[in-house]
Amino acid sequence: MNCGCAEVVTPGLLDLFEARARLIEAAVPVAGSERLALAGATGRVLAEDVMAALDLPGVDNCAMDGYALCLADLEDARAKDCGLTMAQRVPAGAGVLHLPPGGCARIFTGAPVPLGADAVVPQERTRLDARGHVHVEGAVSAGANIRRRGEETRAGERLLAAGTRLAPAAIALLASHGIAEVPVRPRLTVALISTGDELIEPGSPRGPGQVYNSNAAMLRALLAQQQCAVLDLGIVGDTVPALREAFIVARGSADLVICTGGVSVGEEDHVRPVLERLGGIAFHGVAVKPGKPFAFGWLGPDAERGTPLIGLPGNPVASLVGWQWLALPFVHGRQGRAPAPLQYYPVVAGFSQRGARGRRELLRVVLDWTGGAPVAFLAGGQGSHMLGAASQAHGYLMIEADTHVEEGNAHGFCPVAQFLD
Ligand SMILES: Nc1nc2c(c(=O)[nH]1)N[C@H]1C(S)=C(S)[C@@H](COP(=O)(O)OP(=O)(O)OC[C@H]3O[C@@H](n4cnc5c(N)ncnc54)[C@H](O)[C@@H]3O)O[C@H]1N2
Ligand code: MOO
Repeated sequence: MNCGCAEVVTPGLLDLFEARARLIEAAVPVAGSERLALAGATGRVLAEDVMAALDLPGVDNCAMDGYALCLADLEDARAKDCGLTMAQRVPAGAGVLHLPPGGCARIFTGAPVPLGADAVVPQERTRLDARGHVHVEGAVSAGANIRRRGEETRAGERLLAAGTRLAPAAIALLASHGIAEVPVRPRLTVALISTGDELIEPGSPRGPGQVYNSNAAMLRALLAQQQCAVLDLGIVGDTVPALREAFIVARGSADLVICTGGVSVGEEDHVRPVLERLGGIAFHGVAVKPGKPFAFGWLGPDAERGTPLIGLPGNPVASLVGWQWLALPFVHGRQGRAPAPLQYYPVVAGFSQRGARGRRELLRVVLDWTGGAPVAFLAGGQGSHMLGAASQAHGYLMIEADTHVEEGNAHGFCPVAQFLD
């Protein structure tokens, strides 16, 4: 399967990983922070380290429903074959009690272990005699089933580092320390511009030659996933004045401008010339298929003082690849997140296909695990306008430039899941 277009080798394309590194390098975190209640902080990025104010657990507490006892008393009771008297009952939420000598405590998971007890025995390993005394089966070691005060975290330790994205487990960790509010980076405002005279928004009937604007729908969803505020400037016609006006509005109101389409080489493609006039270009053209005409530059006097602009290709899958592989690490950098290395591991191809000339190809594939080890198969048509395969794919099989795919050979597989958080 291929996209049906003749292969054109474009000179001067930037290597994909070099382009990614340059975007990461250029991403200056937005200044400032705000305090948010935990309930509204999911997905946001911590602006400062968060330190533990308390030990966790707060007291020695038990990990099983059972009996807390003193090992010396147990040894004594076994020698006399009389069992331990049940001296107290300790539910979760009780205070820290003292265990009376010679007795044991009925205790429940999470309850504070009484002072004087040095082990907890699960109830399944005990037997009560007619007098209600507790007999223990098997060996018991000191400290068994006791979760020690501070064994997870000590007061003063760092819980989470600045730059951490607050996933649900991180939110739970903060809550477990009694923290109700956190300092987070401000939301990034991203201006979105869809260029193309052929574009119409979904919901209205399609005329001849018209194309529904799927890129804006996709990018709005992707930006929302990243907790960005989206300033959608809508569809802009393929003229220099229209694009110029949209760029001027965008540059004054956003931390980043993303436009799609019009970034290739035809005379209807105005992104590059307008960008050159209103700012500058850091690079244009990346050796990747799909995604080649990716552009990165700025609107304003120079890269330092200007508003960064990312020009994604119009072809929908090229746009998605440009976002996932290049724009996303830039957005993370502006949000103050630490750059995450790209994850890929070798997976065998279950198909053969000619390689792309002069650029890496990112094939949209699904993994078949029925043989025990994963084998990659094409997820569907690989044209850079074909969203079906992209919507089904488990990941990308990364084929080096000018390399044919032979069934049974391994290539780097990049799971799409890594682009979702
Ligand atoms: N002579 C050459 N032609 C092309 C080259 C080249 O090197 N030499 N590169 C090709 C590659 S690769 C790509 S990718 C496309 C990208 O071109 P543009 O970024 O300029 O995009 P457009 O020409 O505006 O549109 C391309 C295609 O995508 C559709 N499109 C555009 N915007 C949207 C949108 N918002 N939602 C859905 N679909 C969209 C548009 O209708 C076109 O079909 O250029 C090749 N050409
Ligand atoms: O083929 Mo173009 O590389 O981006 O879709």
